[in-house]
Amino acid sequence: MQSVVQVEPLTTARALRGPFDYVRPEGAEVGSLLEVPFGRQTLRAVVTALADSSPHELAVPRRVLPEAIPPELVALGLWMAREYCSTPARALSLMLPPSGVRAKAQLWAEPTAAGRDPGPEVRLTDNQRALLAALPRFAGTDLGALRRLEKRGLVTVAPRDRRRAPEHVAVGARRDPPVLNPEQEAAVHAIATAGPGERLLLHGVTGSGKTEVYLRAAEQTLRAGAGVIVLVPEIGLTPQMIARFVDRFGDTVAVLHSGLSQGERYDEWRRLRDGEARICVGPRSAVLAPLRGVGLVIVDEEHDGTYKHEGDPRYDARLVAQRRAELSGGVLVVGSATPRPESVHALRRIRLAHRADGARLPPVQIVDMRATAAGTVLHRRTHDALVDARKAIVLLNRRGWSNFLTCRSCGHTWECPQCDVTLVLHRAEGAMSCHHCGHREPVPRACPECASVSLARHGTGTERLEHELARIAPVVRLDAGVANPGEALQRFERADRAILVGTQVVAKGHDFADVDLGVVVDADGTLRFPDFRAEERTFSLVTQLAGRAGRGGRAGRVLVQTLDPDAPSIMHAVRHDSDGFLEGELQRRRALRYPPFATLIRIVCSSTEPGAAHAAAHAVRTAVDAAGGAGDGAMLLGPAPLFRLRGRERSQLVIKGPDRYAAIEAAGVAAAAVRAAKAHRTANLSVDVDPQ
Ligand SMILES: Nc1ncnc2c1ncn2[C@@H]1O[C@H](COP(=O)(O)OP(=O)(O)OP(=O)(O)O)[C@@H](O)[C@H]1O
Ligand SMILES: [Zn+2]
Repeated sequence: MQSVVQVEPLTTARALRGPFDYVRPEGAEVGSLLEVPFGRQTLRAVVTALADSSPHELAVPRRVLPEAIPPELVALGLWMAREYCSTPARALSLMLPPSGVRAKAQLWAEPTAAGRDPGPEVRLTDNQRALLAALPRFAGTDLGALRRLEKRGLVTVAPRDRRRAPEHVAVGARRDPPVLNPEQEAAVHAIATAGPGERLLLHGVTGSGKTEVYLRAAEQTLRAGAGVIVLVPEIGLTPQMIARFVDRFGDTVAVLHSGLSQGERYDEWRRLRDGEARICVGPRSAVLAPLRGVGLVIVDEEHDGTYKHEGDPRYDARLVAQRRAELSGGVLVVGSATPRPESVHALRRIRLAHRADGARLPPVQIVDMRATAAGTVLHRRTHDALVDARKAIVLLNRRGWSNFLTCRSCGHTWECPQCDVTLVLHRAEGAMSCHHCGHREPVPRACPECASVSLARHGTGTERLEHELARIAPVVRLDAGVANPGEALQRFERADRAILVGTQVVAKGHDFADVDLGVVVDADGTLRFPDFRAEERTFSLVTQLAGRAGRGGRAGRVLVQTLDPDAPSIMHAVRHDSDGFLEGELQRRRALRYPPFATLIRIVCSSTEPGAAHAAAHAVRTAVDAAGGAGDGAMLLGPAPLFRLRGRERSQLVIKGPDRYAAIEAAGVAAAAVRAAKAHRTANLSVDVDPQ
């Protein structure tokens, strides 16, 4: 009899790490959530293992709480803690429903045998008869009347959990899904016959019908008695994907997203944990859904940056998805028209080379901006094409009116007081705003240095572009500044003639039937970021935007405005040549030892105290060196200063290591040593394995 539980107390304190032994209470298993005495406090704690005995004197847990998680999530949490240099408590906390919320009990009224269909001899008013006929249901405002019937033995009234999450109702498409084309058929077959823990990449051109493949694969998995997790980039921007799953599977689907109230979230979590719902659709955190026996994990639009979590642990939901599938013997399927070089390198690839409706991919043309006057936003050709178009999507990856303001007399620029970046002008709001910390101030009338009122605006963002486009056709803008993206998308979908303008969100997986023009403004803008993913991002952005045009039977075309028409990422995107792009990109990465040929770990130190961030980063470097490095062939880059953010100086050290586990181990040990050192107590350290 295993009479001891080992637990991880759920605390954010890094130093406080389990496992700690307690007496095993009745009903406690691996995954149980307990309340345990801990010093003078009471903490919640997750059982991570059972044991026969313990060398310690054991305390008795106070309670077993109802929010147990499946054992496979315990294993996943412990793995995440190691993989991302975090703590078991922080990782396990992510798997629990919101704390402080309980199932919501309400009074449920049911007829007794006597109350079911009472004969005419039973004296009842018409109202009472109507009330009885409507049972069973929650009591609500009729409680008084029901209680009177209860006294007469016709009704029972008792508390019952009431679901707050909305019911998912299947409509329409469930009855007649499309007949799969041979490519889709082959993809579904490949998934169905994949072995436990196998990892597949569904590389299908835009509009090739990947969603239908996911739906069929999910159906097979459910039939085999296993559960399904479907990850999507951002719920607000991918309503179609959710709609298609709900439409096909109804209330078997639970949707987890940030728009739910705490109570709704709790209820969806419970439905998954208790096996009432067998498919979970949601953003990255849905990879931690409490389903048992997951047979299939799908990651749609796997190239999307939102799969990386920015809290602690800084997990990558794509890697966690892979681990999750492995732990339960399920299959991982990631899909994209523009997969990451990492996935192409590591996963078995299935291709969908054609659009599902048989249409061709739209022709893409370069519009060379080198000869146009500086400050021109739209080339004449682009302008004319927009005039001719019925529905167009225009992508510009910069928000606001203009990027920055300068004084024409003295050259003063407006910067954020908290961060070393310029403030962006948002004209409609009459504000200058920092896109890093959210600082806002009114638009200046005059220069604070020289009092000149001659101010120059530089650069163009989506707000100014919207203004220009409004002369051509009705405009819908979509970017992070728009309050309700779902509503904006609907407005565009319903319009007869319109231009959708916005940042990268306009390129995300939308399936509009009648877009006949796509435009990328400043396509090389993303290439100017000093980041090894700049090429990948640029290729993906142009290809994804191009993919929104010419769907649903209407011919479409795409124009790409750029100052750098010879950049390989742009040239390959123009030719729809993802193989060529991926091949070149993997060669480049191999030569420069970037992922997937090495693991990157970014350690960022920050402090409000001058010099402290750099000193801490330097100390991390010294600690790694002193411990013999970060594995064979590893390189340390930095410390290098980063721009000041939210009033904190920052300095970063990058570890580039071919031996992943040696690099992670070295980073974890060095960061722990520096965190513990008194000399660096004002510095904050964040360790980011596989930075986005
Ligand atoms: N076998 C089929 N026959 C006809 N139409 C289909 C078939 N499969 C899918 N479709 C339709 O093709 C369209 C594109 O499918 P879907 O949105 O799944 O593309 P996708 O591969 O996800 O593209 P993207 O990468 O651009 O998001 C949808 O409207 C879908 O209903
Ligand atoms: Zn700022």
